[in-house]
Amino acid sequence: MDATIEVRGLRKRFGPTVAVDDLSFTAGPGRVTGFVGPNGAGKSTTMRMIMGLDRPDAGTALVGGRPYRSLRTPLCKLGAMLDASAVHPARRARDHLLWLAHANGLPARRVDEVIELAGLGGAARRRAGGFSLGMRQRLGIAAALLGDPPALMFDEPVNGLDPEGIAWMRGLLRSLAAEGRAVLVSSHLMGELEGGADHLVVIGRGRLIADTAVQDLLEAASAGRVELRTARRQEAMTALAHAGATVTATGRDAVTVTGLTTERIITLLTGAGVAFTGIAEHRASLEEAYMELTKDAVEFQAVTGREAP
Ligand SMILES: Nc1ncnc2c1ncn2[C@@H]1O[C@H](COP(=O)(O)OP(=O)(O)OP(=O)(O)O)[C@@H](O)[C@H]1O
Repeated sequence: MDATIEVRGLRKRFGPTVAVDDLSFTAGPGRVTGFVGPNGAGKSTTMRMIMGLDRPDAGTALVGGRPYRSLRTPLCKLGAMLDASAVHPARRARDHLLWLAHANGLPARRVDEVIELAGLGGAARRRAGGFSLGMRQRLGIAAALLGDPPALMFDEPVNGLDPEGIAWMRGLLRSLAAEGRAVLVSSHLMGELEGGADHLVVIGRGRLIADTAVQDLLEAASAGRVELRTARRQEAMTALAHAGATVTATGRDAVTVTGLTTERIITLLTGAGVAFTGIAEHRASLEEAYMELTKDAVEFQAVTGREAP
C-alpha cells in the first residue's frame, strides 16, 4: 500500500456555504505536507471527507489509492487526529488506547509502544478528563500511531501548545515523514509550520491557492533581497539608488536592497567610501513568504477584513 493521501476535484457545500471548492492535491510519502488556510477555509471539512465522515458533493478522496471507507483495517492505513477532545473524560488514557487496539485487532503491546512514542509516559494511567490540552493532543497522536499506518493526518495538532510542545510536535512529524510516511498537517498559522513542513498546500474559501515545496516558496520570497547594516544609512541609500537599486530603510542602521547583487553592492559602497558593518542575502520566514503568496488573494483579504475590529 502506498503512503499517499490524495484528493481530486473535492467539493462540499453546507447550505449556502461552499466549504470546499474543486480541491485537488496529494500528500506524498516521506514528507510533511502543511495544509494551510485561514479559519473557515475548509481544512477540517477536507480532512473529514478524507476519513469518510462527510460525504463530498463531488470528487474523490483516497488513502493509499482507496476510499477510506473501503479499507478493511483503516487504523493500519491512515492514522488521524481530527479532534483531540474526542475521548471520554472518565476513561484512563491507556484504557482508551487498549480499547481502540482491541477493536481493531491490534496487540496490547502496541499500546505501550505508542504511549512511549507520544511521550504520554506517567499520564497513561490518568483519566483523560483531567488532561491538559497538550496531553490530550499527545493521546490523540498515540491513537493515530496505533496501527503503524503509512499515512497520517492531524488537524491543527499544535493549536494551543506551548513552545516546548510545538517543538516536540515538529520533531515527531519530521521523524514520521523520515520513516517514509505521508504526513498531512493542518494549521491556520503559517509560523507554526516553520521548520516542520516540506511541502505546502494553501487554501482559501475552499479553493487551492498554492501547492508548493517550502524550499521553492522561501527561495522565491527571498530572491534578490539583500540586508545591509551601516551607520551611514543615508549615504548608502543614495549611492545604491543611483546605481539603480530599490532601497528601503528598515531600521536606524538597516537597509533592504533589491535589484543589485551582494557583490555589486559591496563594490559600490567600497568605491563610494561608505563603511558598513554587515551585508547578507535576505532569508524570508515562512510567515513572510505566506503573506507574499496570499497578498493578492481575495480569500485572505476578505478574512482579514472580517476579523478586523
Ligand atoms: N457541519 C457544518 N454545517 C454548516 N457549515 C459548516 C459545517 N462544517 C463546516 N462548515 C462551514 O464550512 C466552512 C469551512 O469550515 P472548516 O471547519 O472546514 O474550515 P477550517 O479551515 O478547518 O477552519 P478552522 O481553521 O477554523 O478550523 C466554514 O464556513 C464553516 O462555517
